[in-house]
Amino acid sequence: MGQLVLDKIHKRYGTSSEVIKPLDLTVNNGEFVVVVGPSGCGKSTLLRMVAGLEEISGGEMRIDGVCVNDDSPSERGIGMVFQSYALYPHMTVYQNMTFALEMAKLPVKEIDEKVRESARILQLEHLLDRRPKDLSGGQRQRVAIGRAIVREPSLFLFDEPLSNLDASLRVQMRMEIAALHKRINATILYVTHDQVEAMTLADRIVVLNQGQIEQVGSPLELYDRPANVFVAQFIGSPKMNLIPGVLVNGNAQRTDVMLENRQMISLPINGAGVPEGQKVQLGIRPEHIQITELAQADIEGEILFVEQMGNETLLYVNSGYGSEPLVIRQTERLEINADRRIGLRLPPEECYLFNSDGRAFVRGSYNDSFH
Ligand SMILES: Nc1ncnc2c1ncn2[C@@H]1O[C@H](COP(=O)(O)OP(=O)(O)OP(=O)(O)O)[C@@H](O)[C@H]1O
Repeated sequence: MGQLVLDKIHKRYGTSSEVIKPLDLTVNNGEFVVVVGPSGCGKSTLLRMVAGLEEISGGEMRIDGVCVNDDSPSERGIGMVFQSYALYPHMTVYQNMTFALEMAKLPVKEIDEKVRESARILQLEHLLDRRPKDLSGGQRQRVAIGRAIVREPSLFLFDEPLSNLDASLRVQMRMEIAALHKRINATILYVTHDQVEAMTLADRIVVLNQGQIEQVGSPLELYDRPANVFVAQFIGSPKMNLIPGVLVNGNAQRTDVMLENRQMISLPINGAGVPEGQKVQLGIRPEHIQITELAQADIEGEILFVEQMGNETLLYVNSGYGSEPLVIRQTERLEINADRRIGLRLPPEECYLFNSDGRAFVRGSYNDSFH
């Protein structure tokens, strides 16, 4: 068990405007749901409301069908793991892990069994006598997770648990959390601002922006079919390029867009019923822009700088259109210098289209209508 339902939950601090606007979300039993969004969008507030650490201003929260709005954090039976591991410094790893169970007055033998089993799962058995100061960051984080799992909660909350770790440890802990989820099959609500973490861990991702859900879907759904510009640019790194244009002709099969250099691009996107002359933004991911001869180019630009990543090359190109340089990712080493002019091709089948208020045109399907 461990289904979490948020039913029109909202939150206002004092007399401020709502930091979480009425929000509906169901996290199914055993599901791993990751909430992502920029700093200040309300991720921690949402998690703290679920944990019972922050009062809910309105709406209802249910765990396994039971309203828990008025339950204290301990009554909710939720396991929590935070960015600051919040371990007790004067206690050993073993004592850190037994503490909550002792408070719950479980029999000593049962406590010992549960702690040793959790320590085995998290490979902490050889560290049980150490104090937190004698552990690495990754080991501390594992103890924090261990302390949550000994209580065998059906629902876990993780608030940016890996953000204090260095890059390689983050990758390792990411794999460990994924393996742990498979193993204990708990329901997990996980908050991060790191979209790579979200893409690799989540069954479903919730993209939060200014206290509102922009889109919920599997990682690849969000990557392939973002509902709007915000999601398109938030999911994927480097982010999707945007090039301004004007819609000149739209029907059920194709949408013709004129870029600011008067180049026409005909996209296999349903643009029926969209008024001609509407301003649009053409979106294209860095890996889909092709370098070509100037004569065959859709647009051209000057290379501002080149980043050699070893297995790929990133080019930053000033095309003169849009507010930011275009980013181009080539999955090979390119011997190319800055200050050169290059031609760029925008393969129509890889392009996205967004209308003036940022909503995406339906992509890759001739039957869906504009939304
Ligand atoms: N106790 C508080 N009183 C008033 N406003 C608050 C309080 N806590 C948070 N806020 C405001 O609520 C909004 C959401 O904050 P929250 O910490 O939930 O964002 P976040 O998405 O977790 O950000 P970050 O990624 O930077 O941690 C912010 O505008 C923040 O300033």
